[in-house]
Amino acid sequence: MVSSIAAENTLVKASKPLSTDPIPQKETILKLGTDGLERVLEGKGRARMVWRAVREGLDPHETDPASPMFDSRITSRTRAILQERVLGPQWTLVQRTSSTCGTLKLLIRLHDGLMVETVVIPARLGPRSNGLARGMSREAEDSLALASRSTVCVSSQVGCAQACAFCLTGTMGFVRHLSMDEILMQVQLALQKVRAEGLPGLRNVVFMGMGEPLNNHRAVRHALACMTDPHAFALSPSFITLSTVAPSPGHVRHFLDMPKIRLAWSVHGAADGLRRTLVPTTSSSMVELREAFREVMAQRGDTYIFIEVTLIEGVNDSLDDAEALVELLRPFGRTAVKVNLIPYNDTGVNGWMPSPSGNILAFQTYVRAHGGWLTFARTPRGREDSSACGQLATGFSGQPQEKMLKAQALKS
Ligand SMILES: C[S@@+](CC[C@H](N)C(=O)[O-])C[C@H]1O[C@@H](n2cnc3c(N)ncnc32)[C@H](O)[C@@H]1O
Ligand code: SF4
Repeated sequence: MVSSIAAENTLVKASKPLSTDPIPQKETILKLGTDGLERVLEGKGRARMVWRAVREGLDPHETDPASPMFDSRITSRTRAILQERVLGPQWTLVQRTSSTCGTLKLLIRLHDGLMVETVVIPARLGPRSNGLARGMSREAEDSLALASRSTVCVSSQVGCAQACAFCLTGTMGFVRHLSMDEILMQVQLALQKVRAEGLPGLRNVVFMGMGEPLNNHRAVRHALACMTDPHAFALSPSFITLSTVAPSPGHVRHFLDMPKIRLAWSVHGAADGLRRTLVPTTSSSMVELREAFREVMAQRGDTYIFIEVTLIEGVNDSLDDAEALVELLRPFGRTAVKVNLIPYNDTGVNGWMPSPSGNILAFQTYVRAHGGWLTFARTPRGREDSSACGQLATGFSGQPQEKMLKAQALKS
């Protein structure tokens, strides 16, 4: 008996090299995260070294010591394992455009040829450029600008199913979800750009690029976990904002499975009829959506929510619209709301125009006086290179903004 067990053991040992274990699939650093990379590199120290390079805007895959992206602290052994077992970037930066106000728009080709856009918004250093942001004193605003850092506006989908009437991404329809690493790749590229171009350090992430993040909540949740992992991107959840149009109360409840990032609700029209004109895919009432947010905030312990309203002249910028907004938001309470009024960026649809500053000021004054909330009129940035909110769209041919350019040509 003993000898037969010994014989079996010998057989097991002898058969080991012939193991039929599947060869582990190569993944990118971003997909592996901290634990996965640690396993693949067989060492916590190696994995931490690689992630530090990512955080500092260096490229761990760069092998040319003369390249500014090369990290000399990564050992040759780690570099060799990376080359052998870790998939390199599966995307290409095909275009970088900038506007005079400093925003950078990055057009990125994904592995299947589809394109996505990401915007890097450096802190605005210096005095404010217009008189609209009157929510705080000049001193407070200027010191905030000096203390603040760059922001990356990330996309979560190619196209979007929500079809908001004023948004260029909405006119593309839904093309596909971005994977977790495709979302993270945008943060990684932003870190690299910030380093290469000497911009203020990256601190803020806003999900305000292409797509509706809550329609892609799984990938977004995994990406958030990696962004906030102290050994990966190490970003603070309190500087990450997820903006959603809130497709349904069920979608809003996905916030319960996410880190404690900041919530932003794109409201646009408080009255159900107006909301359906602007966001035609809305099927729940605004009260139902508001109650879903209140429930989520109570459970997560959120102290405030950002409310976004894109103001279009003659469409949703009257004092009646401001009054409906105040009534909708009142149950949140005196301190739990911060309202951002965003002048519509022309996307060439419906002949709509941005609200004139007088209308915005009147709307802002009304909401402040009757709701008592901090209400900011946001200065659009990146309009000239079409990187402002709602101006992001990529054609299947890879020609950015082709629809907007066509529509604008028709208008003029
Ligand atoms: C492009 S969306 C992406 C995030 C999410 N889908 C949402 O709607 O909140 C980000 C913000 O841009 C705003 N936006 C869209 N189109 C716009 C436009 N043409 N002008 C100004 N803001 C716009 C949206 O209302 C939203 O607040
Ligand atoms: S505003 Fe947001 S939800 Fe609406 S179409 Fe654009 S990306 Fe989608």
